[in-house]
Amino acid sequence: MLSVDEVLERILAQFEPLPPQTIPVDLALRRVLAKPITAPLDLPPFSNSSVDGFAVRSADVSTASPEHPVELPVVADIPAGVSPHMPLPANCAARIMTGAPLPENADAVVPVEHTDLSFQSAASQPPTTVRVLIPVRPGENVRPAGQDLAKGQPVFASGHRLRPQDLGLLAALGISEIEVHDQPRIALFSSGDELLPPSSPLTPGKIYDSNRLMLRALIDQAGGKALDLGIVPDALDAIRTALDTAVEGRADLILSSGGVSVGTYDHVRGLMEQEGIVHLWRVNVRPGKPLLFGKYHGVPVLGLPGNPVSAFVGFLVFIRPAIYRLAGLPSSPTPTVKAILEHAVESDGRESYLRAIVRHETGKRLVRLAGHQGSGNLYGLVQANALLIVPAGVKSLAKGSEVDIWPLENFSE
Ligand SMILES: Nc1nc2c(c(=O)[nH]1)N[C@H]1C(S)=C(S)[C@@H](COP(=O)(O)OP(=O)(O)OC[C@H]3O[C@@H](n4cnc5c(N)ncnc54)[C@H](O)[C@@H]3O)O[C@H]1N2
Ligand code: MOO
Repeated sequence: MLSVDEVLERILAQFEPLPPQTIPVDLALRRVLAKPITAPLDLPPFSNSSVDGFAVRSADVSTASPEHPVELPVVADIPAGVSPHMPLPANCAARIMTGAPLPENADAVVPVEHTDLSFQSAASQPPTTVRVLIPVRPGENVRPAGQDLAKGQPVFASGHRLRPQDLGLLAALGISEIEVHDQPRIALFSSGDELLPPSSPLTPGKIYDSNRLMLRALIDQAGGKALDLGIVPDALDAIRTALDTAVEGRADLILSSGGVSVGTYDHVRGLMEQEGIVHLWRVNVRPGKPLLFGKYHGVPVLGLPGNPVSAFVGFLVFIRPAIYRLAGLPSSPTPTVKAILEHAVESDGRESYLRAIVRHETGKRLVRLAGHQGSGNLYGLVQANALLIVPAGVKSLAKGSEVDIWPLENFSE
């Protein structure tokens, strides 16, 4: 049977990064840059105060102390958002607020707490004089222009996926539109006559469709856009209609769950064999063995097994890397972390991704299995904070062995 690495390589060979498009930064969360970005301006754009206080020439207040304060006339008031209209004369002070531009010739700011005016009300008129109680060093409480970023400095490489803090920085740089790769469109359906949406009453023999909601969320997290085609019954016509709808909807990838094993009603595989192309079927992985990969009318189709944990693991191992490739992210293996096994673990020789709980004790990262490992049982997955990887060919791991784990979303160091 094909190995995980072989299958992943064969899947990825069929995907290319999507072409670039220009979009407003407001819509750019999780999108991947198609071009590098350099700073079009200094950040901060001008020297400004990091405190509320009095801008001074530091030399003028070098002798200040609580016993012998230095008294200076206050010749200007500089709130944030204005441009100071004159240079600071010698032996004078300007009242200044956090973020306001430093007047020319001032080189430091005395915080209001270090003056005799520390208990002023916020809205008060500027005082005529201020007594400085503590000296300031040159540059103290000043954020010079370009301290954070200098104009022309590289900020993001192409292939970078934008996070909330990145959007903040782009906005700070006055960048309102950027070039990103097109967002991967992933058509998604659940296959099976037994499936009901969670909004309907449960009737005998039926179960709720858990995979679609879970996979939609995983697609979203991976940076794709899901085209949800709903629950598709176990009938060739219905599956054909779903695949046709996905092709018409310009899906970059069609993702299904269920109907890919050896059952009489496993029609997703049946239809792909008759009317599509099957590149590969079945992987030496647990859970998730009956994965199917093929093409329907030129569109890649990835059929995940129906068991919910198989679908989840299959998504992380095979589908997420394909979405990342489409989205324009550079390929890199999912990062693993080492941990010490708290008890012996048996395996069946397939490359296994077992639900596990990692905890820390006396400086060691320890891992044990979470709940029941049946691939239909989602609760163990909900309790898990990591997947424990048992390599292919390994039938048992002894207590105390060092193992690789994949942290899940709720993993914390
Ligand atoms: N004789 C064999 N039987 C099975 C084999 C095998 O090699 N020989 N493989 C098993 C493995 S491993 C898996 S995994 C499953 C995968 O089967 P399918 O992909 O064909 O999936 P279904 O048969 O449609 O469903 C399996 C299971 O999952 C439930 N299911 C399906 N869809 C959903 C959904 N959207 N939400 C929640 N649960 C779902 C379904 O009711 C079944 O219980 O095949 C084994 N059998
Ligand atoms: O591969 Mo199945 O996913 O072992 O349950």
